[in-house]
Amino acid sequence: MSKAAEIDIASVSKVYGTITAVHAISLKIPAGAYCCFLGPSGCGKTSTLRMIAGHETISSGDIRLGNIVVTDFPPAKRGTAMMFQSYALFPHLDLVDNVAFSLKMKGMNKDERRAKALDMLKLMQMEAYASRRPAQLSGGQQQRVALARALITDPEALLLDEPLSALDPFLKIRMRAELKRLQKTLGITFVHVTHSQEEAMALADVIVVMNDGRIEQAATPRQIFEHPATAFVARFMGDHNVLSGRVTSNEDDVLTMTVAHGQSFSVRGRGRQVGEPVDIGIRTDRVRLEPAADKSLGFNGVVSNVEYRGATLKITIIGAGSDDFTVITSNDDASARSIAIGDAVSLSWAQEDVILLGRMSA
Ligand SMILES: Nc1ncnc2c1ncn2[C@@H]1O[C@H](COP(=O)(O)OP(=O)(O)OP(=O)(O)O)[C@@H](O)[C@H]1O
Repeated sequence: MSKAAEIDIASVSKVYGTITAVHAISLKIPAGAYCCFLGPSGCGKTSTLRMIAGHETISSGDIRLGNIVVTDFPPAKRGTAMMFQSYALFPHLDLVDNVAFSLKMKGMNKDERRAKALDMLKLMQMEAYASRRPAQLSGGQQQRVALARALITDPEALLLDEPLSALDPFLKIRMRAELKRLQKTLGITFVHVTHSQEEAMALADVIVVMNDGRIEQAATPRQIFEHPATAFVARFMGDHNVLSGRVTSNEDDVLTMTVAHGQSFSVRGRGRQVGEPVDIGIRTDRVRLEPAADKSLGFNGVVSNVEYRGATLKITIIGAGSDDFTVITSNDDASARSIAIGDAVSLSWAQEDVILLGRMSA
């Protein structure tokens, strides 16, 4: 296998007619990293992946793979390989010929390319199926063949567009583990597009959260979850409450914000102007069901829903201008277990658990 390459995306945009799908994004994906592009439908993640692959032209900006600017290179000359969502296997060819196809295009002789294809099928633990056609395989097996076919070109980076979306939930989790193991074994850069937070958290060294053609945050899963940069990231990753209001004071590193119906909350942070809009995040598992000693670190609300989730309870509360403020608490907590819809509850949290969220500039 060849060495992994850093992918450097420098101020890259994608314009389709009147639609700007990707707005001058810049990002360096370290060599050998497992990178997941994550975001809602239409945020520009597939366009970005296809521009890295060379399947889509770059409207402006440059993409570099290792030291080489590949912006104007055709896909086969970039040192990348792409695995498509549909796997795109040839139905009339057996697995060996499917995997060997790109080597045939390169003019490699039959014995040599079939030997290489068989080696690749072995790596995927698919050699026992070598003479079958794709239709005679399960979804997970087809995916392994598609991976073998992408990897036979010895790429520096493997690009995967929603690779797990066609699989059932059990197989999805198994293949997820296999992808991660394969990436560690090969040591090459993987770039994987997904709309699943769970998938990105499980796989990625670096998660790139996209929204509306822009990068909201690019960081490790832990950083993204524990320190979401923006209200969008906090909401999209889930397990965070976001309260929105306006700054009423910002002194000595503590900012006070007031939500629409008048309640005030404090958060550590500086550099915001009085009157400007602001969002704070509070993790759902850090909210306590007890009155706040400091009124700016909690509120009183009314329970609108209680969900039993096995080890935990999910309690939804109306208050502080929110109608779905969420508390996740242990189901071992007897007082939490007695909470019912319609109950008045007092909530509180520690100052260190409040996150001052940023806003993207358009
Ligand atoms: N060939 C095209 N022509 C015109 N507009 C396009 C084209 N491809 C994508 N778009 C638009 O560009 C935007 C970004 O699309 P893209 O496929 O990159 O998003 P995505 O985040 O991958 O979404 P999904 O998860 O639904 O695949 C969308 O508004 C989409 O409608």
